[in-house]
Order: sequence, then C-alpha cells, then structure tokens
Amino acid sequence: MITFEHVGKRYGGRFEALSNIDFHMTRGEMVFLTGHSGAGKSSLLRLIMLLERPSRGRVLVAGHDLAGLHASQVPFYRRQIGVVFQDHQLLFDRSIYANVALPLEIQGVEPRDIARRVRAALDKVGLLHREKALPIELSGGEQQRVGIARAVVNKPALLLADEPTGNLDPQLSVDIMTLFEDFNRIGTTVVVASHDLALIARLRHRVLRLRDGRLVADQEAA
Ligand SMILES: Nc1ncnc2c1ncn2[C@@H]1O[C@H](COP(=O)(O)OP(=O)(O)OP(=O)(O)O)[C@@H](O)[C@H]1O
Repeated sequence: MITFEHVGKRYGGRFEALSNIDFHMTRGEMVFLTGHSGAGKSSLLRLIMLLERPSRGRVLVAGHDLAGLHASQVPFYRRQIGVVFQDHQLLFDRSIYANVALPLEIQGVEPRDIARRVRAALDKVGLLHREKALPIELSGGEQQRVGIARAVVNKPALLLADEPTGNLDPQLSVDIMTLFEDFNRIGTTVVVASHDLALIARLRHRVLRLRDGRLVADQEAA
C-alpha cells in the first residue's frame, strides 16, 4: 500500500528532515510511527498526503508513484486518505453533523447519501446521539472522535493520524487507539504517528522508529 524508496526530504537548503527512508507497508496493515519531537514523523506523513514532495527517492501509494500524479489528479488521490490531527481542526461554529458532512459536501455527494454516511460514521465512533451539538459542548476525547468520524466518512483505504492522542489522558488515548484498530480490522490501512511509547507497547503492531530523520528501527508486531 505504501512504499518509500531511498526517500529524503530537505526543507529549503537546510539539513535533511528525512534521509534515505526505505520501508513497505502492505494493504490492511497497521503501523505506529514513533520518534522524538522533530524526528520527522509529520514530514513522513505529509509526503504520503502529497502536502510535500520528496527531495530524493520515490513514494508509492496504492501502486502509484506519487511523482507521476498530475496536479489535477491530486484531489482524487487525497480522497483515498483520511487524516486525523492532534488538535482535530473542527469548525467550532458548526454542529458535529456539519463537521463530519463537510468532506462529502466538498465532493458534491448527494444530500441523501451524505446523511446516511455521516450517521454511519458518527455511529462507529459512538457519537450519533451528539450530532446536533457544537464541538465546544463535547469533551476533548469526544472532539477527537468527531475528527476520526470526519476522516473515515469517505471510507478511505488509508487512514493517517498525527499524534491523535497528544492532548488526551491515558484512558481516552487507549479508547482512541482502539477505534483505529477497529477501522484496521475492517480492512483500512492505518499509520499512527505517536511518541507515546507506553501506549504503543501495549498495542501489538509494527513500529517504525525515526531518529533525526533516519529510520533506525522497524519492529514487527509482537
Ligand atoms: N515546513 C518546514 N520548513 C522547514 N523545516 C521544517 C518544516 N517542517 C518540518 N521542518 C523541520 O523538519 C524536522 C522534522 O520535523 P517534523 O515535524 O517532521 O518532525 P516530527 O517528528 O513530526 O516532530 P513533532 O512530533 O515535534 O511534530 C524538524 O527539524 C523541523 O523543524
């Protein structure tokens, strides 16, 4: 599903934020990406999202060399990817329902289909009963679950999360990770960047460890 071949990323003319990264993830795998602050986790995810281009090497996703994608194809490419951020980036003046519906509205999905899909996504994260609420009325953990519902409403083949539990206490963090495992179990390929080593150790998945932009360990699931 994802292949990095000798990938390097340099911002401006400075040092390499990522250097010589090689790994392959098969479809349906779940992987944790870990490393210290500044190790390059977000940069690696941004290359997959095509928010950045590599300075060297190749990134292949779902069989496509991303360097070969024409600018006009990028929006279609991104639709296969759901993204969850640490601060969830919800729109605070809109209801939970409207936040989750937004990606489908942008794509021009029929309103009837939007309603069905938004409710299915909210149901999966346990928040169907809160669809009319505003984000401010929800706890931090619930807000993050709305962010996850919005990321999966399009049924993406690939789900990326950048420090999704960064602001949550340990029990809520476990709950959020369990949700990612649920989506992985139904076939979604999942990459979660996290520096929470204790949590990662409890969950048995492959771990890619970055240090100063290099991939220093690739441990298979225990
Ligand atoms: N747009 C950018 N322009 C210049 N330098 C950048 C940019 N984005 C990241 N960097 C640098 O690249 C290096 C890797 O950053 P990155 O955000 O990928 O690491 P990270 O492991 O995700 O860290 P954190 O957990 O703190 O977000 C850092 O030194 C950072 O300062």
